[in-house]
Amino acid sequence: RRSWAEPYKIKVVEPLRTTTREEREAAIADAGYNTFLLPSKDVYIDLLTDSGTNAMSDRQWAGMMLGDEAYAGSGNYYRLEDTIRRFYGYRHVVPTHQGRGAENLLSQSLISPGHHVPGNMYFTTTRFHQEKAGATFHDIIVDEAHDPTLDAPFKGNVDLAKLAALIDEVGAERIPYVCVAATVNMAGGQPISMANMRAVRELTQRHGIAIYLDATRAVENALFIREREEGYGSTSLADILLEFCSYSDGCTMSGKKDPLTNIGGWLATNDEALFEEARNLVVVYEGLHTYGGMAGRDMEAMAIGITESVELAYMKSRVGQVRYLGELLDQWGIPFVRPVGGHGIFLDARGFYPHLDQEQFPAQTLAAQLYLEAGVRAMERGIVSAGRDAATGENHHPSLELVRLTIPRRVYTQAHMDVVAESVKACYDDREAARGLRMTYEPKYLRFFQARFEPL
Ligand SMILES: CC1=C(O)/C(=C\N=C(/Cc2ccccc2)C(=O)O)C(COP(=O)(O)O)=CN1
Repeated sequence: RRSWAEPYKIKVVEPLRTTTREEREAAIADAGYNTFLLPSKDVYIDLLTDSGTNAMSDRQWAGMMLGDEAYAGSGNYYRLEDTIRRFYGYRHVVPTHQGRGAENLLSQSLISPGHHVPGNMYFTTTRFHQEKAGATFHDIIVDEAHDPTLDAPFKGNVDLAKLAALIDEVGAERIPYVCVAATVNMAGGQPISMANMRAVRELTQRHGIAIYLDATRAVENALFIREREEGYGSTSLADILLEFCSYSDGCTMSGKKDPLTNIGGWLATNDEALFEEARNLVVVYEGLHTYGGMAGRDMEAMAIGITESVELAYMKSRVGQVRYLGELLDQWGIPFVRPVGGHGIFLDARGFYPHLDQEQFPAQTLAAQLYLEAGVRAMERGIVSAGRDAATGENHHPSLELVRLTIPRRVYTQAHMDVVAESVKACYDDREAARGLRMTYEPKYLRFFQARFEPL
């Protein structure tokens, strides 16, 4: 009996449309070889992202009917606030429309020009807001995270020596907070251990430096702690999450991942001064402090989704499905980031296309090839996503040139995973034929969303 069979059955389905190769050739050309620019009607299996693409439960849909759309003081807000307090442990909550809304409030409230913000690998929107507020981002993740072939249990860990060196170099007073991500998206959905989080807390507290968690996939992270960390083998995900968050001063959160909603987010904190500042700023950018850019119905659905996200049988099925896809690809020796992460398989585009320079955009090329092959949409997570150095304007050259097959929660079946695996295999068999791309349009901000390319 497969140990991770889903603890739910399907009640509502949304028809999928398949396309012909000719249709896909026209669609990807119209999209400038950028999967972000494809209309979803031309996509068969959509693995672009796990953000906002998750299936809600019947309880969450029922919650949508309980939307209290009062402008101020919505009952859904108070239920959401209470649920966040209960499961994440923070005292104060500022609702936002999604994660980057919280990142904007946190960065604007705590960062001043000349500051330095260390973090375990960058995330695109997180680093953008830190730099926009005048900070310099420093990657303090363990070196192992930059090696896609290394199978280590907690590749999301912070390298304490790198953090200590930065504190010595710039001084604690110029580090407003350390940004710790759980899991680490750009490293391949890799977890950080409880012991490492505790150690980061001890080091930073010695210098009076705060920690703000990017808790976007912290419940998935909790499953890895339960499975891989001594002493947590029979601890509930809810208890692991609560302890993990207790080693931070607050968190930014995208409700579009772990909490199983299509929109939503929050900034949470135990710091009274930050709470006052962010609660005042939220009305400028997101909406009143009791809705923050969400409808009442969305806040209700997110509160319910939080309670569903910590169920062990659900989380085992969610991560189990990702591992299933990894096992299929493994049988053909296809290169992807080891070990399999929490929310997707990250194909190693350098391993796929060793004959392409990074400036020929191997990951962008592979994402386009996979779409052409079978209408499967993936996301470039390589040099295009890494963008340009804020100071020099030069392209960042990330060690990881990846294509992310991101598995939405409770959406696709095992048969869809089989189709995805076979499509990746077909691309792998044709890998020598790949020619690379040239960028023909480069946006100013977060270029990967809207950049356009042409085949070389
Ligand atoms: C760890 C982490 C995230 O993964 C995250 C969003 N992820 C996304 C959505 C996305 C964002 C930017 C470029 C491409 C795709 C993902 O596809 O992976 C955000 C921002 O949250 P937001 O999208 O709700 O604003 C904060 N932290």
